[in-house]
Amino acid sequence: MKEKKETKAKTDEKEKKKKKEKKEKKEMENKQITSNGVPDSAESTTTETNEVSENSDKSSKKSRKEKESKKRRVDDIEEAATVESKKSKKSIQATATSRATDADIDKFLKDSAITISDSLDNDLKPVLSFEELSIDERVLGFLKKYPKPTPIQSASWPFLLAGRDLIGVAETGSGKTMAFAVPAVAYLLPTVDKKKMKAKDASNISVLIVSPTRELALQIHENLDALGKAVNVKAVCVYGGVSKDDQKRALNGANIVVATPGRLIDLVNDDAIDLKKITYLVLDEADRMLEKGFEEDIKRIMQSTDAENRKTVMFTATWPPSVRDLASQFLSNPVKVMIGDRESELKANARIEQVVEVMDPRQKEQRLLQLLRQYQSGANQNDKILIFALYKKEAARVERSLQSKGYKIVAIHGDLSQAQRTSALENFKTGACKLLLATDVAARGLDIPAVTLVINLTFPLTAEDYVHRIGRTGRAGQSGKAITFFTEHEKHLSGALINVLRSADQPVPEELLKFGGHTKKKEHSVYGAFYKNVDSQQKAKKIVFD
Ligand SMILES: Nc1ncnc2c1ncn2[C@@H]1O[C@H](COP(=O)(O)OP(=O)(O)OP(=O)(O)O)[C@@H](O)[C@H]1O
Repeated sequence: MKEKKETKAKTDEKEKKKKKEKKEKKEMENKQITSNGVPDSAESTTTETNEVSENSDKSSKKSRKEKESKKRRVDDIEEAATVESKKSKKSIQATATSRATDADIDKFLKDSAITISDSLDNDLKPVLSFEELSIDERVLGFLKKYPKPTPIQSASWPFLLAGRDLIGVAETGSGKTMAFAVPAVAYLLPTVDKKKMKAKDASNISVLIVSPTRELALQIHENLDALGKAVNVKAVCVYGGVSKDDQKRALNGANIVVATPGRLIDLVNDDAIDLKKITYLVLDEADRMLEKGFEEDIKRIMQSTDAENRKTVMFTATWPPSVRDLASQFLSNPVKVMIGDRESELKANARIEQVVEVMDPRQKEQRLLQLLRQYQSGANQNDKILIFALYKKEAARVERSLQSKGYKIVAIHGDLSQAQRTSALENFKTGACKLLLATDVAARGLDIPAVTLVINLTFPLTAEDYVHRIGRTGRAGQSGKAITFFTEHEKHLSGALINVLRSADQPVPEELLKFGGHTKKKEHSVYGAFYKNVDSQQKAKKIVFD
């Protein structure tokens, strides 16, 4: 009993600390945004602090009095923060409580290579089965199609359902969408159950999921729509390239918005959507969202929400150091759940066989034709193959060239209309067309059933993009294969590629080693930078997936 009280006091203390830090972070976030030209809503707090410090120069008596009064004020704020934090947990109508023994948990953490880092030391254990979730029966019914939670779901649900901010890093195809979708619905259930919603406006939106591409936004929406329908929650997708009016109408009565950043900001500017009530915000493909091309948009979006009431969650398969500082500005005491062995290392899904062919750039198209003949014949003739090009012009040219040789192929790249992109993806997903040619717009997140082979015709700009591209195969416990053409034009990335291959126990071709083991810094105005030294002594280590 005494022990319980102490734990409770410790938890209250941590909650106070957490709230205080969140307040400071919000001030920082607002300051940061102000310096970028967006209005500052934290001005009054800053002025107040300045006044206190000026007054401290006056007589010691007065100073003591003020210190006491300030302390009282801080205590009051902390007291309120604790109550508020409890309120916020109360509004999540679900918990995830592990029932496994300590020994089983330890084994699970070790076997699945899970690392949980939590500055608040909450020590919430992973749930090993769906039965350990105390959540609406309809959600459990929805999850029945899966045998058990994947490691990222097991480890992150207890924290997310306890109302914590979280960074989740797990390999491609490991079920991260459901890892954030189930808690999203749990955040909404109390509102929906009380039937307090007004049907005719967009004031119910309290969950926001931001994705870097239209196709991925649509896919996340599809998942949330299916789950949401089971519990009477409405999810809407807003993205560029299609009519704004239809989307504005769809926002009426919505609870969840899945969005690409540009269109979301557009709708906020049009007053079609108010983000102040967002309580649960997810950045999917978080490292991409925090890179240069999206950084300003994300700051704008964060600033449109109420940071005090916002739980912020980030998921990704790659977490380069270059985005971590920016991420920390939006998160409050986040728990970090990492699946895989080493924090610093870029990891590919270990069930993907990776083949790298070093060649002269002029050999690429000939070799592609050979591979297509090989992989689309006999037993393999129904294989779905995804080919990645780097630039849209290259994609268009290769698409035309393959069509002229009689191949049935569809494409996704930035020069195509949204309707063409959507129809191409649909044809590839259903298997109506077995070849898809894409730029990196399709590299992240897309969950296309039964892609057996990924061919990298031209290596991407970063090793992270390579990991995401090949991750379109070998999903949800399946195996897959990736064949990558590597030429001297990409030699500055050889070191990073060698590390990825080694860390997944894959062979490193001699010709690749000849490019040397050092990765030079490569900057790109949109894609950001990647920098890594290769340790040639580094031993390959297998990634264990449940
Ligand atoms: N518990 C589970 N058991 C088995 N399969 C699952 C489970 N949860 C999700 N899946 C399936 O796993 C596949 C991959 O999931 P998802 O698309 O969420 O991966 P991801 O980790 O987000 O990948 P990426 O990093 O490429 O975005 C999906 O088809 C999904 O339906």
